Amino acid sequence: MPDMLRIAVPNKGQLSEPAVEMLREAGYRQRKSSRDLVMVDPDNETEFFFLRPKDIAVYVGEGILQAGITGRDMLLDSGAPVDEVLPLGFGGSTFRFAAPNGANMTVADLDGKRVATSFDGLLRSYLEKEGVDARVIHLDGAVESSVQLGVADAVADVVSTGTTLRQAGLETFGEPILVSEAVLIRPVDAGPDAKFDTLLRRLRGVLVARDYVMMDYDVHAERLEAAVALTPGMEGPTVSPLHREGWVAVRSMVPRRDAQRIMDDLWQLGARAILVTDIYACRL
Ligand SMILES: Nc1ncnc2c1ncn2[C@@H]1O[C@H](COP(=O)(O)OP(=O)(O)OP(=O)(O)O)[C@@H](O)[C@H]1O
Ligand SMILES: O=P(O)(O)OC[C@H]1O[C@H](OP(=O)(O)OP(=O)(O)O)[C@H](O)[C@@H]1O
Ligand SMILES: [Mg+2]
Repeated sequence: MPDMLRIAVPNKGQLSEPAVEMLREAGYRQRKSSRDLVMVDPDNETEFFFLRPKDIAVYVGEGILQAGITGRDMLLDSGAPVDEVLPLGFGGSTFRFAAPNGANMTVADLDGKRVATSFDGLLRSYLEKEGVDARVIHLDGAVESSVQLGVADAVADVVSTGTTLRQAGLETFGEPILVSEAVLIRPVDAGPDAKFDTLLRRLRGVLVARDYVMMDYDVHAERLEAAVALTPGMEGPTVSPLHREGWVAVRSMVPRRDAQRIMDDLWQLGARAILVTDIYACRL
């Protein structure tokens, strides 16, 4: 068996499904059951290990596994010697302080108070940086309940929609401690690794295929410069002759979220036969 690339993937929680879906889109074989702990993909010379998201940076930091997908918050909390190589665009959250509604707390007010969290490392280093001497109460989850139950005066927790905080009668205060999302990581001292580079190129390709669409249109050559300014593409658009005097065909990648506006603007400019298609996969 050749040397395998060993990748850590969250086995459950908020990041698990989107991580597995992204790897599937990147052409890797995926596990059959959510109980599988290991999966071998011989075609890609890759082995997947399904681990608790909080443990992933630890395995990768020890150099046992060559790559992993975890949250930026978890990776910084662990203090493990890993590099964030690529943000993956899912699992977005902020890590914030919260206290009872109307308490109007500030970070400085936390001095001498109890703050509950599952992310002790992140919280301690922030408190230290701010010069605040608070007592950190470690809880594994459902941290929002700790204030009501009298275990803490405030929390530092993951906020996504804010629903959980609201339901617990809490409001955020202070600046976000961290803005997080899922990230691809590798050990800090990792040397050259062709299989890792392939994984990275594939994941970048998935991100581009998600965020961009292919736009085709016909335009009179006199308007070409103005049209190209609207659709500059990645490395300049492809311009081909049309079997129609004075007209050209243009093909360019554009951000998906801007596609409708760009189509309107191109139409105003006199472009016609404006088509948008999904990008199935790409390498840039
Ligand atoms: N509601 C959410 N929406 C988006 N991302 C989230 C949400 N909650 C947590 N995350 C992110 O998902 C990652 C993992 O959190 P998750 O809650 O899945 O793990 P966990 O708390 O260790 O597991 P469990 O909840 O099973 O105990 C973190 O990086 C976190 O920022
Ligand atoms: O802002 P919201 O959209 O409400 O999401 C944030 C909540 O989601 C996560 O909890 P999870 O479901 O992972 O439970 P846990 O606290 O047990 O980890 C996180 O820890 C927050 O509690
Ligand atoms: Mg959780």
